[in-house]
Amino acid sequence: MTVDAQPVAEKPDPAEYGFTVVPEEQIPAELSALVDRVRSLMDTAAHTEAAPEALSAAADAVAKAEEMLRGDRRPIGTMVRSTYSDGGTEYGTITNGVSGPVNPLAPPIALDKDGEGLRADFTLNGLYEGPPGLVHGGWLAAVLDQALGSAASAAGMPGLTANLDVDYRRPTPLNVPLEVRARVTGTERRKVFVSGEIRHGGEVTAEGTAIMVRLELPE
Ligand SMILES: CCCCC/C=C\C/C=C\C/C=C\C/C=C\CCCC(=O)SCCNC(=O)CCNC(=O)[C@H](O)C(C)(C)COP(=O)(O)OP(=O)(O)OC[C@H]1O[C@@H](n2cnc3c(N)ncnc32)[C@H](O)[C@@H]1OP(=O)(O)O
Repeated sequence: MTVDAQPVAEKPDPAEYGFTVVPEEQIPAELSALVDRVRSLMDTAAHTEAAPEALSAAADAVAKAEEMLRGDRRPIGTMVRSTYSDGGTEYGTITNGVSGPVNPLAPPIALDKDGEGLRADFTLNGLYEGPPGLVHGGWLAAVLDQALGSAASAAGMPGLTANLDVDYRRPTPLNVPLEVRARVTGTERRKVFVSGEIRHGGEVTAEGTAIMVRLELPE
């Protein structure tokens, strides 16, 4: 007998499988401020045309800052527990490349429940550039992958992406408000079918579908 993927009332707590889980509200405000500062630094470094002496001095200052932080390193695989506005719990890696709250590389994108699924407002700056003035298609795929995977998880069916299809409908500009939406469209055994879109000014610039395969957890 096969059984279609069904939402679970209670998501598996990664702590029960040996993962370290940090409640999002326990991330120190000082760490969040540092991560924001580094994000800004990356954008500045990527675009600066400062003189060589200023560049060298800045590199030294950054090296000193890095030295101050190097000692205590959080292990890879650490997870964060967050709460949707409807009170639902979500887990993800704390350094997730799209939505990890302590990852300076992540835009970041904070998805929340909205009607049929999840949505978020976000902006991608010049760090995510592909064609001139436009967002790199790989980053749009990453944003969709995250939103689609999170939609499955938010519906009580966390899993891994087995397949992701993306259609790029219009160029997506940098530095403008964007919106991503995602929802579950069906299930078949362990497969969870999801779809989603990225919009700018109400127009779809990229859309995608994915198959998430539900995690098989040890009893
Ligand atoms: C341990 C406790 C942790 C608890 C954590 C709790 C929550 C956290 C979990 C999720 C996090 C929440 C939010 C979402 C976050 C992130 C979103 C980004 C997601 C990613 O960034 S994720 C990274 C990229 N992702 C991978 O790294 C996957 C590599 N891959 C594999 O690990 C295997 O490949 C796997 C597991 C996918 C399947 O392997 P498997 O052995 O378990 O299952 P199997 O092969 O039997 O497939 C079962 C059914 O899927 C069909 N199927 C398989 N592959 C297909 C394909 N490509 N196209 C079409 N259908 C496909 C089969 O045809 C069969 O279908 P059918 O039932 O009809 O026969």
